[in-house]
Amino acid sequence: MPVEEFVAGWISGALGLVLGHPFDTVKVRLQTQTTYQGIVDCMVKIYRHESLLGFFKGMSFPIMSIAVVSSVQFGVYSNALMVLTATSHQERWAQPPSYAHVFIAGCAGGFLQTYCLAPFDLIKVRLQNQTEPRAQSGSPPARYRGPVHCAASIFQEEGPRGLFRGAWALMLRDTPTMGIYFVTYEGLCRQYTPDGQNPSSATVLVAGGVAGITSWVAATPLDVIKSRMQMDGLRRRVYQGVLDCMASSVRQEGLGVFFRGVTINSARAFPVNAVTFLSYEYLLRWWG
Ligand SMILES: C[N+](C)(C)CCCC[C@H](N)C(=O)O
Repeated sequence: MPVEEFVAGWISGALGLVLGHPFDTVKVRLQTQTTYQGIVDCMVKIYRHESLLGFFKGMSFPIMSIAVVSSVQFGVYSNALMVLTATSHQERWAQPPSYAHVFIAGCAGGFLQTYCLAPFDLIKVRLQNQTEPRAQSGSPPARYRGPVHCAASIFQEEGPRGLFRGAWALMLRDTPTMGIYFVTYEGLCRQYTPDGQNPSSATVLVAGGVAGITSWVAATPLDVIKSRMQMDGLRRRVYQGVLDCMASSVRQEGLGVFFRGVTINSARAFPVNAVTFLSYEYLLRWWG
């Protein structure tokens, strides 16, 4: 099994993650809290109350877990394609796989990635939603002191299954949209690359960026539900399950609720996924 695919996925995912985290914090807050008027209001408030550090809350765990999450995403995708089409990554531009195979391999990557991602994503969302400024004398302390304390508290207060809160919504979000992600990327690369050649850097950047936006727009409705389920259980349980969370969110806020955070998420998705794919392609070419 080609290990390079996993390592390239890890490095590329980490680069994208750091670049996109400040946008991600704004997105999560807009999806789960009602105190902000919009993107600019949310950014200004975070900066005023929590300084620049506020934007980087909840980043340390994702940085550690990205090794597993991103390498599973790309590694499973690429190895699934190899099984389906009997071509390695290097041969793939010369003998392009069918879009059905790309989609299935993408879904497989998305599905398996969910299991690694769920607990880390939960902790990220809980920490991103803490609005207290960093420990200052006098101000009330935040509920969670950091990622390890957060994980331990969830385990104690909500049980081991509590660590997988929102995992079902996450799986429903990522399985099909990871298929969309890779199909968009492949489709755009082929469109702008002469047959049999490697795509240029500009093509990879644009195709990666657009794949990020397209898949995230499709993923946003379930992303909102996922974030809400993850915050549920912190105080009083409000939602019975995914469907109940959807129904009660729509009842209270209208259909627009499914697109909360979509603008900031798209602004984040372009650079994050452009850089991720560029780094992924270059690392594999370099090692190949
Ligand atoms: C989840 N969904 C399949 C829509 C997009 C996947 C893109 C993954 C990338 N690391 C990012 O954070 O943007």
